[in-house]
Amino acid sequence: MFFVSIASQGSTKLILQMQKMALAGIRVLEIAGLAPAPFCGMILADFGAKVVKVDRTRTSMTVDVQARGKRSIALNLKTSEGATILKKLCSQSDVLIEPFRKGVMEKLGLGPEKILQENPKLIYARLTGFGQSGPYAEAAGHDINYLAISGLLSKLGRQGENPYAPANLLADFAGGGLLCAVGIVMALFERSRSDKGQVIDANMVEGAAYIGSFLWKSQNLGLWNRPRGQNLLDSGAPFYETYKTSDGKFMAVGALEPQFYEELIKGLQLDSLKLPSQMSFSDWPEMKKIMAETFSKKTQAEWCKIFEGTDACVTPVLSLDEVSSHPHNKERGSFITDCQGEISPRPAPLLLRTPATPSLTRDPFIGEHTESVLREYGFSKEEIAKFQAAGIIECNRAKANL
Ligand SMILES: C[C@H](CCC[C@@H](C)[C@H]1CC[C@H]2[C@@H]3[C@H](O)C[C@@H]4C[C@H](O)CC[C@]4(C)[C@H]3C[C@H](O)[C@]12C)C(=O)SCCNC(=O)CCNC(=O)[C@H](O)C(C)(C)COP(=O)(O)OP(=O)(O)OC[C@H]1O[C@@H](n2cnc3c(N)ncnc32)[C@H](O)[C@@H]1OP(=O)(O)O
Repeated sequence: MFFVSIASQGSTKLILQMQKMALAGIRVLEIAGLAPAPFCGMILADFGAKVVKVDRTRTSMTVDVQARGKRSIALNLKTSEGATILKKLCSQSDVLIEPFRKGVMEKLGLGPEKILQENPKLIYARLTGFGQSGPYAEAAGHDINYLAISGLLSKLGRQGENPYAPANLLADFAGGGLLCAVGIVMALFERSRSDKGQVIDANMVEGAAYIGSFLWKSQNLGLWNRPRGQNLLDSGAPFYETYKTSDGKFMAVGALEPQFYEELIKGLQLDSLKLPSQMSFSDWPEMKKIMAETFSKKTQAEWCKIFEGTDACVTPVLSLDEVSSHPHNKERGSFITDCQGEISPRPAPLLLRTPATPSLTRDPFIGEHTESVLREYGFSKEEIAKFQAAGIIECNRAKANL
């Protein structure tokens, strides 16, 4: 983001000042992976880091939808020259993110011992499912498996139904990509004192479990001691639920505290004297029926009008198409539109003095920046031509010009 400031000291001077984002100047290498590592890299890029994605060669189509603000190089790491190129990139970078299961980087000769020897200041972030040790370390897996081993999955789902994974949000993105980014930022902060890098063993089992700390820590409060789907916050309580409206949409109700619950009952025009007390567990199923019946009688818009300006903790369940035009989100600019008209969430949190300024241009093609990145890291034109001829790298300039 550029600011123009005008200083008058006899004559008017125009000073173009580049605003520094939080991670400006940090150089990140992200080896292309499935979902969590790309998210981690995107967070760093959104907040100003220069992120280079290391893609495979001979891959024309990318399924990476989280390449915002990154550059892409296509490099065959299975050749010794390719591995040497990566080592040289690492020697001039601050962070490496690798998304493979245990042992893959070592097989390529790119394990942390070797890489950190050459650049002891590097933050070497390993983002796996099961971590770098333990019987599952080398096993394949996906979000649902990590969530299962973390213990969280056993708690998720409605009464009488099988455990249910909420898309791949919890392990892949919250426990994986996001916590890996937090680890990287903490390691960078620590490096500013010690002048030393370190290895990060970020993994989705422990990450998801950590995200769920509240579940463990709140067990003594009696919040989770009933079977799945019958507790206060897991769809057991009638006042913490979603309800269908007459137009097939939904309202979300989160009226936990008694004073907010009272407002909910008022808005629903129910007679509190004829209802059981809020915390009568045995009456919850019946209360749910009453509330479901009541919500089904009006449209979502009608309920929004009724609850607007109240503390009943009742909100519409918005679709992805609706969120950016909702008055609250609209006023705050919570969603951004890129140059291709695609809407996505604005990076969070909002750092008020140095906010993230996400790229609004299209994502890179695979290998679009191979040449420019390698030049930037000190490779000569001749070396690049040689690597290209040998199939060690790919420079996809033609596509870049489309
Ligand atoms: C639930 C989510 C996953 C959501 C992702 C989905 C969106 C996509 C998953 C499958 C996709 C579909 C599929 O690909 C088929 C179609 C393809 C088409 O092009 C598009 C449509 C598709 C239908 C496509 C659509 C979608 O994209 C999908 C449905 C998750 O949970 S993600 C989290 C996964 N877990 C982790 O990330 C934890 C750590 N990683 C791992 O455990 C493993 O990486 C993993 C994920 C189990 C994959 O195992 P895999 O054996 O494939 O890989 P690795 O063991 O890690 O080894 C990688 C090998 O590749 C070599 N290599 C890597 N880079 C290079 C390079 N630049 N040059 C040369 N070689 C390279 C590396 O050396 C390894 O080689 P070896 O095997 O010989 O050691």
